[in-house]
Amino acid sequence: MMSGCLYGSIIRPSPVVHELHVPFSTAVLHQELGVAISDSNSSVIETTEQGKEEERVRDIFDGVVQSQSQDKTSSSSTRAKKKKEDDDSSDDRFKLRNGREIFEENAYLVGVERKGDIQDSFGIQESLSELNQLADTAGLKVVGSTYQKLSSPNPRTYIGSGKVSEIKSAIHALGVETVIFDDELSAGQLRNLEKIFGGDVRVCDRTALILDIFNQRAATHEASLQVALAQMEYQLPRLTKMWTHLERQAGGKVKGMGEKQIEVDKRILRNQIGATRKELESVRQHRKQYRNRRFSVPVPVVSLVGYTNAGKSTLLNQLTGADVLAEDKLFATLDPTTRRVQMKNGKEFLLTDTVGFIQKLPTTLVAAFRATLEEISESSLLVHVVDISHPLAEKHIEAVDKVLSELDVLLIPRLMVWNKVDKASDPQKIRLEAEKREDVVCISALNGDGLPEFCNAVQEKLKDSMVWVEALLPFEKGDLLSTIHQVGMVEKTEYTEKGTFIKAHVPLRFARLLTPMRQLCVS
Ligand SMILES: Nc1nc2c(ncn2[C@@H]2O[C@H](COP(=O)(O)OP(=O)(O)OP(=O)(O)O)[C@@H](O)[C@H]2O)c(=O)[nH]1
Ligand SMILES: [Mg+2]
Repeated sequence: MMSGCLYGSIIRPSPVVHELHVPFSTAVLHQELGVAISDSNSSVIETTEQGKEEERVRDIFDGVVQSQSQDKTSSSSTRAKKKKEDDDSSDDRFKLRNGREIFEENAYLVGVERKGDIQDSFGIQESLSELNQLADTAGLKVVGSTYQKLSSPNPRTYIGSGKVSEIKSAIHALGVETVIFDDELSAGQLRNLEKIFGGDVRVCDRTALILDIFNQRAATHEASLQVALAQMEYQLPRLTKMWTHLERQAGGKVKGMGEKQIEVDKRILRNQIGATRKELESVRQHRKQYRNRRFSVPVPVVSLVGYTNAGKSTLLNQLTGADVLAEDKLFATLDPTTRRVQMKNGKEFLLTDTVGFIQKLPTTLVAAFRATLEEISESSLLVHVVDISHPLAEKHIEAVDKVLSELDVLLIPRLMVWNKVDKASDPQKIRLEAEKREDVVCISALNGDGLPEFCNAVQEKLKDSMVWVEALLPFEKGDLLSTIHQVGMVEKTEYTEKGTFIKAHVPLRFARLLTPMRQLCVS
């Protein structure tokens, strides 16, 4: 049972240990630092010298463990007491999230509007409402929120001191357990705010929250490794808290020691990052082989991209009868799924559904998921799915374009799909607007409206990415002829004495297969 899912992302970086529930020990502390995931991973430190060093680190850790465990014991007993009180009043603070039971903590949201922010970026209310959705997805209960307009953030506490006091009062009044900031905070800011808010209150930021959701959602080994990597990288510059704590415990006697230890921790964490990268690489190689096998079939690949919750998985499920989880929560999908779409006219294409995007997407996550997202760069067509019923649809489009440009895929042909037309306040107006634009199709993935038109539009756009071939296929190559009909756009067939003469648009990979027959045709 997990209590306080956010704890996982701020202190325990590895999804591998996320669910472990063992007594607080050195091992756990190591895990909390992201230092060693399991015994098998302790091989990160190999030489005797390094081994000794690890022992030394362990001793120091043990010291901290004792002092921390006292803290933990008192804090967990407070929590337990609190939980009991809550249990007495209501049992419903344990929520099921993705098959895991999560204690629903009371969260308070804080946003900052920077004076001089570009007009067309998300407004503060909009961004906070999205943060609310993220908190809900992570299993938290939002009990309040506030924001402040600032020309520049306070380097110590991000927000001004008046705002800090206001939040402190709200924490007491509303029983807040976690304060979430809408922007990324520095290690110092996180530490200072936690100190000021005191007690059990945890402080985290949007990035930690998103990482935590990814952590909860990761279903495959590759996704788990990617999230672990992103969490460790997020953690690296923030590895300060526990050593200052140690200095405090020792009454300042070990002054300066914290800094040295932070360096040791950072090195061990860097080793762990290196080991995870290696493991990820081997998992990827395996997937790549599988993908190459798939590419030996010349069916064009179409990738669904879009803002999280736009309806990408629902569309894949509708078109292919797949069973990808689609729900009204953010980041339902992390791993790519590819299915074959068979159209009524016998044509086919492969459709890939993948992770959704969001504004302020943590850069560590984009980097960690780059390999998964590479699937996108190998597709013949990108279908940008937009939830057109969403009041911020325009801004979602901009955020998606921004990530696509980071992924360097702007040159791949694109088709825009306005989804959830059924949910829009004026569907007719939306349809008229779409007609005026090029490359926009209106659909409702949920009830299937517009899907035949969508498939036709995909076919038309795929034609743009295909090459024109004229070839003479000998009669014994009848299988090639039927594949051309399946994956290409045939303009003309003519039966001659030597074989079938064909003029068609075909995917590039397939055109290469036809090369000898094209020469035959020329001769
Ligand atoms: N009304 C309506 N709801 C839809 C439509 N398409 C999807 N939804 C709902 O929107 C929610 C999100 O759908 P998903 O398919 O999970 O969205 P996604 O883009 O895959 O989301 P992520 O995996 O989080 O990126 C679900 O509750 C769907 O039932 C639609 O056409 N109309
Ligand atoms: Mg999805």
